[in-house]
Amino acid sequence: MVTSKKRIGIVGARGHTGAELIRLVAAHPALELAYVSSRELNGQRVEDHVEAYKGELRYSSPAHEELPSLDADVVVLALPNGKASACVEAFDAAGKDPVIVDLSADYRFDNSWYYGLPELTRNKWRGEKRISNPGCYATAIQLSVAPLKDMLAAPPVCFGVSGYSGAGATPSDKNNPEKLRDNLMPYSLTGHMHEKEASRHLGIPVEFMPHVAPHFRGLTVTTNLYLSRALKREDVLARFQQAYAGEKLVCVLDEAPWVSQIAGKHHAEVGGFALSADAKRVVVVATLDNLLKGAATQAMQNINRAIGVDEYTSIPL
Ligand SMILES: NC(=O)C1=CN([C@@H]2O[C@H](COP(=O)(O)OP(=O)(O)OC[C@H]3O[C@@H](n4cnc5c(N)ncnc54)[C@H](OP(=O)(O)O)[C@@H]3O)[C@@H](O)[C@H]2O)C=CC1
Ligand SMILES: CC(=O)N[C@@H](CCC(=O)OP(=O)(O)O)C(=O)O
Repeated sequence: MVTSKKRIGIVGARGHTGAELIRLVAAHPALELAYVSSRELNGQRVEDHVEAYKGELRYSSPAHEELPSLDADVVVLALPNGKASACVEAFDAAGKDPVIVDLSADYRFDNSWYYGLPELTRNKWRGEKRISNPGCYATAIQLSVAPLKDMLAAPPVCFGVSGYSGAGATPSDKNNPEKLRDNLMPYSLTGHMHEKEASRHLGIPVEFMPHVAPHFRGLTVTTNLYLSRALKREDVLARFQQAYAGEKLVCVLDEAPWVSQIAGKHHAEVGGFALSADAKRVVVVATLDNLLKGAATQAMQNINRAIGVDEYTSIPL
């Protein structure tokens, strides 16, 4: 039974992922918001921006050095890439050691941080209080490749298409609805951060070609897996079913999933499993909501484990 709630602070709460986390925290029996920061919304009521939250809390805009004195048990950094370390250093300097979950890419290559993709790394958690939350595409890529990783004859080739909320709330071509209308915008076609991230955590090279599309949320990754020997479709399907048996947030489907059906949902879907005529190439399709399983929901799984409650607490299943 929960006796006292843990206090959670969200740094960078104006963004899309910050707003999703506020919704999850609002429904959480063991967490309460200590602070939510945004320079732009400083002083405004949280309730006026995130309907699910009921209460008097207002956005604030503390300097990095002030964060440790706000005494949260859990701190989520939802800042753009490159901005997390100043906050982490402020906690170190103050001798404070809350659970820190970083949504950016800044610590995904740092072995002293736990990389929290629960369905693949749950068994590696050793009680770390520094948790790096995976990237959205990188999550879909790894879920698509992991069950066949030991059978590959060549690097997986992954074609990704994301809704434009993936590009954050700060204006750019990639979240400009005018430029995206009737369009599919390719970008970072080699060397994308998530190509490096998925390669690092799978332990094999992957190739990834991202695109952004006119829909708001949800992404698709279609992956070509070249096999070292021919497989039957039923064996491929069985491998995926076995790998994700009992996982509440990864659904293995027979059909290829559609992104239109994953928006607003907390789980990932993996399906398709189309085999080439020689049965040595299989195409796997994964979808997930980039703001949920690709960010806030995955963060909530990690936070739940770190505070010692059921991993799925407050996550609608
Ligand atoms: N969007 C997505 O699908 C996913 C995003 N992520 C990662 O999560 C993090 C947050 O993403 P998202 O919510 O989309 O980002 P946004 O760009 O929408 O929001 C970023 C937040 O950071 C604040 N901010 C922006 N610039 C600065 C700055 N220079 N210094 C301090 N604060 C700043 C903004 O608030 P204000 O300017 O008011 O202070 C805002 O609250 C990013 O690292 C992103 O890569 C991870 C997975 C998926
Ligand atoms: C459409 C779009 O721009 N998507 C983002 C991915 C969002 C994400 O997960 O990014 P982080 O690795 O920074 O956390 C991108 O390609 O950079």
